[in-house]
Amino acid sequence: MQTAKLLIVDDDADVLLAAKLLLKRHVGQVDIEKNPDKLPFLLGQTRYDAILLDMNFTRDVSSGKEGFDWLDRILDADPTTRVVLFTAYGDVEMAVRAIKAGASDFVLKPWENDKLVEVIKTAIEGKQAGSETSSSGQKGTSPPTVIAQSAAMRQILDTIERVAPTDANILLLGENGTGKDVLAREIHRLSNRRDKPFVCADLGALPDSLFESELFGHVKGAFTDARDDRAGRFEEANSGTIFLDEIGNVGLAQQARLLTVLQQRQVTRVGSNKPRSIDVRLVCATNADLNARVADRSFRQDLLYRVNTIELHIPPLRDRPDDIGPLAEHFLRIYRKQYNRAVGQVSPDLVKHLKQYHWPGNVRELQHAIERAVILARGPVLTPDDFFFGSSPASMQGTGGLPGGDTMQLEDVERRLIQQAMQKHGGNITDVARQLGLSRQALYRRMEKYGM
Ligand SMILES: Nc1ncnc2c1ncn2[C@@H]1O[C@H](COP(=O)(O)OP(=O)(O)OP(=O)(O)O)[C@@H](O)[C@H]1O
Repeated sequence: MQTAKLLIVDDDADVLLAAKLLLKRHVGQVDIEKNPDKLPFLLGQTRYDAILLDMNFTRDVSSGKEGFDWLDRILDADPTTRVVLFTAYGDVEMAVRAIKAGASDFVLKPWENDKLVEVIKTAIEGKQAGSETSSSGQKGTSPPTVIAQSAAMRQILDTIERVAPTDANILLLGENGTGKDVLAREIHRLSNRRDKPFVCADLGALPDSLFESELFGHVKGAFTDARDDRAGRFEEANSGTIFLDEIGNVGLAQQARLLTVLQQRQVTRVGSNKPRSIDVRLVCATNADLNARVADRSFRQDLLYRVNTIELHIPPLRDRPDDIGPLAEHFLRIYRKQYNRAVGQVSPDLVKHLKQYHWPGNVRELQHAIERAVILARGPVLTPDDFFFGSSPASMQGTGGLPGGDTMQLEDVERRLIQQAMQKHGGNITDVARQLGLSRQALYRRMEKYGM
């Protein structure tokens, strides 16, 4: 530690002085700076092992935006620098976001001396050992693993193993976040087309006006923005697998176009009259009840019969509690590596708690909850406290109205509204997004932000 260099940036002179007095007993060189605008100059002068950075400079007290900008600039200059954040109590959400964005750790103000020393030492040792910096939001690089401990999921995987090598069309049904996308990829991986493309089209996010050109392609000049010829998703997937996600969201006119393509196994690019043959394996998914849609005539029966040669119902996570422990362990392995955290296990007590919660966002919600808990964990074993900040899983199930009080922040309100809408719509992302006036992507971003 005597060769190590640390920079502390905070616009409060008292904080700078106190932190320096404490840390210079442990670290060879401790520089302090009150003005973050000097950071580029300082980084050009010295290669710091670690930087202790305040997130809330006075210019931008509440959002931490300035802190995020500086974090980016430090990591751009040297991605191996360890950045530890100073955050105020109540800013834990921001700290989680910052760690996802590449910071190594955070310390709450006012700090405990031992804790601050320990975090800075760990950061410097990590830098000197040359280990990877915490990821900047990249997901694990290993191929996706399907966790299936429950009898229901084992049976689904068993069916998939048997039907994957055939070319049968498969329809995956289940609530949002139950793993339909993962299973579609698994079907492709186990099929004879595994070395060919796997192409996903999210039909739920596709405006009607783009439907045809996105799926079937277009030729130059077909419409104002068509500056070049472009292949659509079906052509891209040729000889491989096409995964049509949220097929229940497609309007009747588009259903007719889709049906023609599937029957004829040909696509015609928008603006052209030359059909092209395609050879694709079709996997579709939806959280909608397609039989009910057929009954109320909003979904074509002939299209349903075309896509559901094999129909697989993925149960919601609350109906397969045996998967919860293994999934939690699986995500823990991924995130402790990604965030370089020494968290070893999920405690049996935590698994018990997790099983009591009803997981409206299913596996996706569990995944985000574990990610957040890993970031925030203060010990080697994840416990219910890391998880829910002391609120019991049962309280998370409450459907009550918004709590009053003037201490509530805008983000709390937003999170609560999403939770309520999720409960109302049984976790159906499309309906929740519609109720809240958001796109599905915007909703996912917010759910990610709130660890839902
Ligand atoms: N059985 C599983 N094993 C491992 N990871 C899983 C499993 N099921 C889901 N996941 C993970 O949970 C997250 C959500 O899964 P996925 O995107 O497949 O759900 P989905 O049903 O397609 O959701 P949506 O309906 O919202 O598109 C993904 O990150 C996925 O990797």
